Amino acid sequence: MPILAVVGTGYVGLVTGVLLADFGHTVTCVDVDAEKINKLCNGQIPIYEPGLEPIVMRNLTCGRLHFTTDIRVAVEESEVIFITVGTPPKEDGRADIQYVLHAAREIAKWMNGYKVIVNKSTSPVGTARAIKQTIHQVLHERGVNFPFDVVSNPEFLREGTAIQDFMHPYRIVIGAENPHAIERMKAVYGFCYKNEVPTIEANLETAEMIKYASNAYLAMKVTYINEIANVCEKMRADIQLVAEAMGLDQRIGPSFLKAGPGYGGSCFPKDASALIRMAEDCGESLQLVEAMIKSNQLQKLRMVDKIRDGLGDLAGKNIAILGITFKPNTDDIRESPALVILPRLVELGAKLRVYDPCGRINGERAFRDILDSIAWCGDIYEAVSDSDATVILTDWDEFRSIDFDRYESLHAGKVLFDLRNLYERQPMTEKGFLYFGVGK
Ligand SMILES: NC(=O)C1=CN([C@@H]2O[C@H](COP(=O)(O)OP(=O)(O)OC[C@H]3O[C@@H](n4cnc5c(N)ncnc54)[C@H](O)[C@@H]3O)[C@@H](O)[C@H]2O)C=CC1
Ligand SMILES: O=C(O)[C@H]1O[C@H](OP(=O)(O)OP(=O)(O)OC[C@H]2O[C@@H](n3ccc(=O)[nH]c3=O)[C@H](O)[C@@H]2O)[C@H](O)[C@@H](O)[C@@H]1O
Repeated sequence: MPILAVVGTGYVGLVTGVLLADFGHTVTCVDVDAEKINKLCNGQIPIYEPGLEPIVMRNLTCGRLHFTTDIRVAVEESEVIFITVGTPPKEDGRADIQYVLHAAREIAKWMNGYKVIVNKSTSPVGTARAIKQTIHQVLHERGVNFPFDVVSNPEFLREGTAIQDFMHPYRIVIGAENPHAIERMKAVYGFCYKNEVPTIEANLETAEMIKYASNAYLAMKVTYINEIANVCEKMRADIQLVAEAMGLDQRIGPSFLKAGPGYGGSCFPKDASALIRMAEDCGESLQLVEAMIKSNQLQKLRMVDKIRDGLGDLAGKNIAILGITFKPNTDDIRESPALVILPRLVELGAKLRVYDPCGRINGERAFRDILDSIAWCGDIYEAVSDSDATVILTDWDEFRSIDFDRYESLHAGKVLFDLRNLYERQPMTEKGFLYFGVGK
């Protein structure tokens, strides 16, 4: 059984390292962030991911999982080394692979024998070859000639459901040049999934492209249903029934057809832009993806129009905002629709009473320019007290069962902008609410 190292203990690195350990592997997770590693050594989890903490604790305790800033020991002791560092967008939309190449250099510095270097970071086509070249160069500088293979093994987990996604992936993608590397990867994953998960073996470039093509397609599905929702709204059609009926067609499938305020998160937006640049770099254009990005931006602004049209002049109005994270079960607000919608509401004169079960710390940082217009609240009912209207922005479970008797007793305005379609119009209207959903 190969010993594993994971370089970059962020979201993907931590989940990968912890769950591979839980499957029975011996894993060392490395990060340059000493504070993060210190916390992890003491069982403190730096990300919000439901269910992860007990798994970290039990694997730390049984000694299969280690956290360190010392990449040298991790590399020397491991045969398979995952790279899971960030690939943030550059100003021009391209993915910045400097952290990936830096990690590759660090690995090469301490290589002491055959290694499989597995890139799990979402990286443009060509990155695996750049990693290979970087490692060759460092080994050459060191005057050594250890054999190694580079593998591209993109990750498809989602924040908030990362454990389930990692435990039960739809597929595993292994891009490699050498059958021996594929065998080593199968030894890693076969041990976990007993070969029950479809595995795609491909060349390096294909594996890298699969990740971008998948993310952009999912983002496109969301954008498509949002556009159809906007038309439904004007025509007394109901997007939820439209989506349900579409989804029953197995060629379409039911997932990623929930209309809402636009997709967000740390990956869909950056990966779509990177894909466009990648296409440009080889003389192609991705017009669907370009239109999708534009449409998604408009969708967020459309939500502001919806609120203004429904509530009239926003100057001096108190608006309760339920949810600022880009999706439930995460504290992540990167590229969240809230980042566009809240500042615009404030610009139009509104005062906001904001509640999010996990997003406040990140929110305080992201909304520092409008903090004077935000009152942070500890629960739904504090947020809606004395408000003129309520906006549901994130589909956290607790927003599905608001106690409307209590709501009324708090002098909360009976105008509901349900931007995740958690409620039905008719019962809300019967309760005396002016109800606005998305696409119905
Ligand atoms: N967040 C997600 O849900 C998913 C992310 N991805 C992709 O995975 C990659 C990583 O994403 P996240 O985990 O969200 O990033 P992140 O930003 O949470 O974590 C990256 C970590 O790498 C560390 N790091 C940077 N350079 C290093 C080095 N030379 N040595 C050791 N550690 C180093 C940083 O300190 C940080 O802790 C990205 O390419 C992302 O697109 C893929 C699937 C899901
Ligand atoms: O590369 C990545 O990082 C990951 O990106 C997404 O995962 P994630 O960003 O965690 O979240 P999703 O659940 O995909 O949601 C993305 C956005 O789309 C929105 N969405 C999703 C589904 C839907 O039906 N409607 C909808 O508006 C969500 O609210 C959210 O803002 C992909 O789903 C993962 O497979 C991929 O690994």
